[in-house]
Amino acid sequence: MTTGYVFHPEYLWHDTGTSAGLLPANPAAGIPPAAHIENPEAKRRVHELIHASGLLGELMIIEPRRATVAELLRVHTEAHVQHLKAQSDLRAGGDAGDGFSPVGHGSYDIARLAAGGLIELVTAAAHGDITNGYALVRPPGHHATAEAGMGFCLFNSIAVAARHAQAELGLARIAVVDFDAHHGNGTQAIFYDDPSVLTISLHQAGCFPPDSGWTHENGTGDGAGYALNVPLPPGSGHPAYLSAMHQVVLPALNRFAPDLILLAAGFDANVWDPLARQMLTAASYREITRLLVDAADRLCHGRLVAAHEGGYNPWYVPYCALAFLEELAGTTTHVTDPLAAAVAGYAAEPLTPQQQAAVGEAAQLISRLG
Ligand SMILES: O=C(CCC1CCCC1)NO
Ligand SMILES: [Zn+2]
Repeated sequence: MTTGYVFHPEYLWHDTGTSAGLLPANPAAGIPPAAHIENPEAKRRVHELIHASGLLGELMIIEPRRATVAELLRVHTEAHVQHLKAQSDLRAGGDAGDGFSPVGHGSYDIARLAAGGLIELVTAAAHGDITNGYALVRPPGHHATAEAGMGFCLFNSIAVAARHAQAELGLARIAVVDFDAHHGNGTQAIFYDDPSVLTISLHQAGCFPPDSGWTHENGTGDGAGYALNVPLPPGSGHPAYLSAMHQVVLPALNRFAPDLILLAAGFDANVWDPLARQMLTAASYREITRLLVDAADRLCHGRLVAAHEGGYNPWYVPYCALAFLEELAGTTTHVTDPLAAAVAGYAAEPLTPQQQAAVGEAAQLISRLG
């Protein structure tokens, strides 16, 4: 079993500028400049820990390349591609569309490298060079729709890789599982009427985008039944997410029988993330990943390919990502979560009626999967 790994220093050069964390700085409005919350630090530290733990030596390095415009256009409109290039060509950069999504000078080519890196990882899996893989990429992608970037996302790398897998690699049925704390609205919208791609998102209810990710969003037309959402209340931790895995994600994957599982691996549902209020720990990510690896082994020759999405706490995300990657690679390192004791009591909350309702509503929709 071989796990592929994609990383490139350019991912750390995507410049999100100074913007008081989320919003563009505007001193006159009392918004002072500060490092944007989607900055290189957390992901740099993930890479460093993968290296310092010795895990890097057990992975197969897959070199990224820039996605071609033709590959991007399988998902995105020409207007969006051109908009991002124009913003990226500006000396001071610009925004991808929603005012939250900085485009640094040169970010167009870096976003192409993120999408192309995932394409190369999926290709390696399809060719059997690797069993599964993880692309530690920036910028993130799961909020980007065909027409626009949003939520820090420029191109939807997972959607571009899914379409590549279908067009070039003979992988017809693609499942996308998204455990980022925020709704994978872009990925869902791109495939909303398409039964060849099942999208499943577990996220904090009403967090971002505030108006999407509800259970009733279940696909349309030929795609009816092929979008599943589990909007979990704030404070949801290990019990709720594992219930969603066992009651929704695994049964849906079994029924859909994908040729490839793509994972939008955001780590911002961690107990100490600034942009959400969920309570997963490194141990939670390990257990969730174990279940996904087993499902991929059972259903699609182990083909599970992940793209890093959100995750903003620079001192905890690395341990969550390392636990995930150890499980993906089927190994352990000498590094254990140094904060495990500090959160040991956090996951004690048993399942609440609200959490059970969210899981139950989604579970009822699985029968609509063809
Ligand atoms: O991590 C993210 C980004 C969420 C933020 C985008 C604007 C406010 C919340 N999405 O997965
Ligand atoms: Zn997120």
